[in-house]
Amino acid sequence: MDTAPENQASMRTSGLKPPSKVQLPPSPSRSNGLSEMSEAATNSRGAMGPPTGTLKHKATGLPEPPAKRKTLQERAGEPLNPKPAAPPSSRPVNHAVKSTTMNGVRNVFSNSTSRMPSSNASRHTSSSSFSGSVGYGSRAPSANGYRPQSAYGHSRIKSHHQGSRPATSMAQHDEDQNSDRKVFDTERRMEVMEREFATLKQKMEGDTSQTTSLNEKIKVLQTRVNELEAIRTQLMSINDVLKSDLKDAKSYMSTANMELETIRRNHTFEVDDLRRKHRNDMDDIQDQYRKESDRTRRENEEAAEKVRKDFETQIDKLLKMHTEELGEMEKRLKADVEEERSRRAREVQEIRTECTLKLQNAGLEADTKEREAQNVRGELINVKAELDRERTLKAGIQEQLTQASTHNLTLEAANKSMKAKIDFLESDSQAQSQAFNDLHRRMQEAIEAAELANEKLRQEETLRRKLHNQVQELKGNIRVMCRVRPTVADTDTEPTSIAFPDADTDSKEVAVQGPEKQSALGNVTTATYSYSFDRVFGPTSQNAEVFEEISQLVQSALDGYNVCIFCYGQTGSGKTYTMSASDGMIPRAVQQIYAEATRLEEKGWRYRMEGSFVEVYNETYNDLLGRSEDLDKKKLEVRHDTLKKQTTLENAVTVELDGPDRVDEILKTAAKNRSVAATKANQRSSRSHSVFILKLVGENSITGERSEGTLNLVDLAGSERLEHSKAEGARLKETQNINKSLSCLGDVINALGSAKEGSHIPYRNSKLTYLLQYSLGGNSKTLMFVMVSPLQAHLQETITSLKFATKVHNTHIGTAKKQTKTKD
Ligand SMILES: Nc1ncnc2c1ncn2[C@@H]1O[C@H](COP(=O)(O)OP(=O)(O)OP(=O)(O)O)[C@@H](O)[C@H]1O
Repeated sequence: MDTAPENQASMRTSGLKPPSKVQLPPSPSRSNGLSEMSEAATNSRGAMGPPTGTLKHKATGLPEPPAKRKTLQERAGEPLNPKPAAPPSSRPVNHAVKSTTMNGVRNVFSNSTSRMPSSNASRHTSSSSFSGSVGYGSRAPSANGYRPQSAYGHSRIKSHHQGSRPATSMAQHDEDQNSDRKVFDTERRMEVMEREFATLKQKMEGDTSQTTSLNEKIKVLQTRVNELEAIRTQLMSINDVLKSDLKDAKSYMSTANMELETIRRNHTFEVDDLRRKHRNDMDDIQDQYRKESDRTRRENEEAAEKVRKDFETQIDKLLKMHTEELGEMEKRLKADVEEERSRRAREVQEIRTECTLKLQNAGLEADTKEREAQNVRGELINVKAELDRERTLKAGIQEQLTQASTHNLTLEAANKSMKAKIDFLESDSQAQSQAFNDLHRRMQEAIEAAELANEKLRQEETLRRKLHNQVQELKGNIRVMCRVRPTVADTDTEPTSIAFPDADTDSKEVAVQGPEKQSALGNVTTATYSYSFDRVFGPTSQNAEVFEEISQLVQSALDGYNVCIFCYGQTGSGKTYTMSASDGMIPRAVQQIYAEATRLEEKGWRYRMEGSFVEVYNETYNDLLGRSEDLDKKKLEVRHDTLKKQTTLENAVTVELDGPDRVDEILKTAAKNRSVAATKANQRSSRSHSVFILKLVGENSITGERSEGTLNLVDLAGSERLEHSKAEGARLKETQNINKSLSCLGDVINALGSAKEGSHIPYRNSKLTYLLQYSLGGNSKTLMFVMVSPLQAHLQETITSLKFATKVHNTHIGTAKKQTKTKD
C-alpha cells in the first residue's frame, strides 16, 4: 500500500490515464508503444507494400550509364559539389526508399510524405520533380513507354524533358549531355539522400531505443497498475469483511448489553443476599469472638499465675545460687587476700633481712676500705716525710722521689676507686630500700583493692537483703505448706487414700479421699477432697527437702525480719518430727544462721544470737530451758516494747548460741523437761504449744547498719476436735485451751488478712498469739505447715486441718496473695 503514491506519481509523470480507462486491445502492436499513431497513418502504412530491399541500385533492362563513371561509393570520399545541398529538413525526401529496411522509420517517413501537397508534381525544379515521384499512387504518366519505371522516378524526369523541348540532332546531343548531367545530379542527390538517410537512421535508432525504454516503463507501470488493482480488490474485500464484522459486533454489543443488564440485576440481588449473610456471619463471629476472648482471658490469667509461680521458684533458686556464689566468692577472695598478704609479708621480711645483711656487709666493706685508705694515707705521710728527708739530704734520690710520687698517685687512684666502691654500695642500699618501698606501696594497693572488693560485697549484701525481702513479699507474707508423714509405726495399719496429682511438676496439690457416705437409698459414695497450697510434701519427703523451702525465711530473720513458722496438725501427724528432730527445722535453722552469720563477718557484720524455748500449756507460759521442777510453777512474763515492736520474756532462760552445737543442748533440755511433765495420760508435747525463739541482732561496724530479727519456730498442740477426743476432766480443759488458742490463732490470721491498717487484731485473746504478736502480721513473714497423718482413723481430723490451712492460705497479709479454691 505504501507504493501507491509512488505509482500515482509515475502515472502523473507519464501522463497516462488509469489502466481501467485505457482499454487497449491485447494486440502486439500495443506493446510497441504506438498508441499515439493516428488512424490515417495506420491506414497509409497498411497500403504500403512489403519491404523492397536495400537502397543499392539494382540491374534492370534499361541502358546503364558509362562504365568510366565512378560509382557513388567510389566517389563517397571525393569532395562534394561546391553547390550546397539543401538542408534535409527543408527538402522533400523519398522516404519510401528507406521503408524497405525499417518499419518504424518507414512509418514516420511515410506519414510525412503522405501529407505532401499534390501541387508539387507540377514543379520544374529537380527537387520538385524528384519529390513528385515520391509517394505511392502519385506516379507521373510515361510518354515513351519503353523506359523502365525505376523506383527513383527516372521516367518522370524523362517525361518532364519531353514535354518542354523539341527533338533535333543538336538538340539530341545536348539532350544527351543534359541527360548525363541529370544522371550525375541525380547521383549527387542520391548521395545527399543517403547521408540524410544515415542521419535519419541514426535518429530513428535513438527514437527506437527511447520507444523501447518507454515501452518497458509502460510495462512496469502496467504491472504496478495490476498490483494496485489487486490490492484495491483485496482492500474492497477486506472492507466488506470489516463491514460485516462491524455489523456482527454491533449485534453482539446489543446482546452483550442486554446480558450485562441481566447480570447487573442478578449481581445486585446477590450482593444484597451476601450483605444480609455477612451481617449474620458478623454477628455470629462477634459472639464467638466474645466467647473466645473470655476463654483466652481466663487461660491467660491461669497462665500468668502459673508463670508467676514458676518465676517465684526460679527466683528462689537464683537467690540461693547467688547466695552460694557470693559465699564462694567471698571465701575465695578472702583466701586470696590472706594468701597475698602473707606472701607480701614474707617477701617484705625477706627483703628487709636481705637489705640489712647487705647494709651490714656494705658497712663492713666500707670500714675495711676506710682502714685501707687510712693505711694508704699513713704510708703517704711516711713517704712524704721520707721525701722531705731525702730532699733536704740529697738531690740524687730524685728518682726515689719520682717513684714515691708514682706510688702516691697509684695509691690515690686506689683510694678513689675505694671511694667509688663505697658510693656504689651506698647507692645499692638505696635501690634496695626503693624496692622495699615499692613493695610496700603495692601491698597497700592490694589492701585497698581488697577493701574496695569488700565494700562492693557489702553493697551487694545490702542489695541482696533488699531483693530477698522483695521476693519473700512477692511470695506472700503468709504461706502455707502441707506435709504428709509416712506410715511408720506398726499401728499404722490402715492408711487412707491420699494422692498428689502434681507431684511431678509443681507439688502444690493434695487430694484426700473422704469417708464413705451412705445415702437415703443406701448407696455408698466417697468424695475426693482436693487442696492446694504453696507446696505439698509427700510421705517420702525428707526434712532437708522441707528445710530448703523455709531456708529463705530463715535468711529473712537474719536480715532483720520477724519470722514465724508453725506446725499445725493433729497428734501424731509429724509436727515434732518436722520441727525438733535432729535434722528438723530448728537444728537446721540454727546451723544455717550460724553459717550465714560467720560468712557475714567478712562483710563487717557481727551477730548476737539468743535462743529461748517456751511452751504455752493451759494458757500459761513455761520455760522449757529452765529447771523441770519449775515447769508449771515459775511464772514467765511476756513484755512488749510497742515502740521498738519487740517482745521479751521475763524470767525465761536465754541461751547464747555461740556455736551450732548449742542448739542440741537446748532441744535436749526442752525434750527432757517435757517428758518429766508428761504423765501416762498426758503426752505433754501433744497438749502444749512449744515456741523456739531465736533472737538475731546484727551490727555492721563498717557500714553502721543494725538489724534485729526474730525467728519463731512453733510446734502447735494437737488439733483434735473435742467431740472426737472424748476428753474429760483435765484432758478436757487441755483440749479446750488448745482449741481456744488455735481458734484465736485463726482469728488473728483472719483479722490480719481482712483488717485495714491500724484496726484491731485480737492478739490478746490467747497466750500464744500474745507471745507472737510482733511476729504475726505487719512486716513479718509467716509460714504454716499443715501436717497430715496418713491413717484412715485420722481422716476426719485430716480434712478439718486441711480446711483450716486452706482458710489461712487464702488470707492476704502485706502484699497481694493469690486466692486458691478448695474443691470439695
Ligand atoms: N516425715 C516423717 N518420717 C518418718 N517418721 C515420721 C515423720 N513424721 C512423723 N514421723 C513419726 O511419726 C510419729 C509421730 O510424729 P510426731 O511425734 O512428730 O507427731 P506430732 O504431731 O508431733 O505429735 P504430738 O502432737 O503428739 O507431738 C513419730 O514416731 C515420728 O517419728
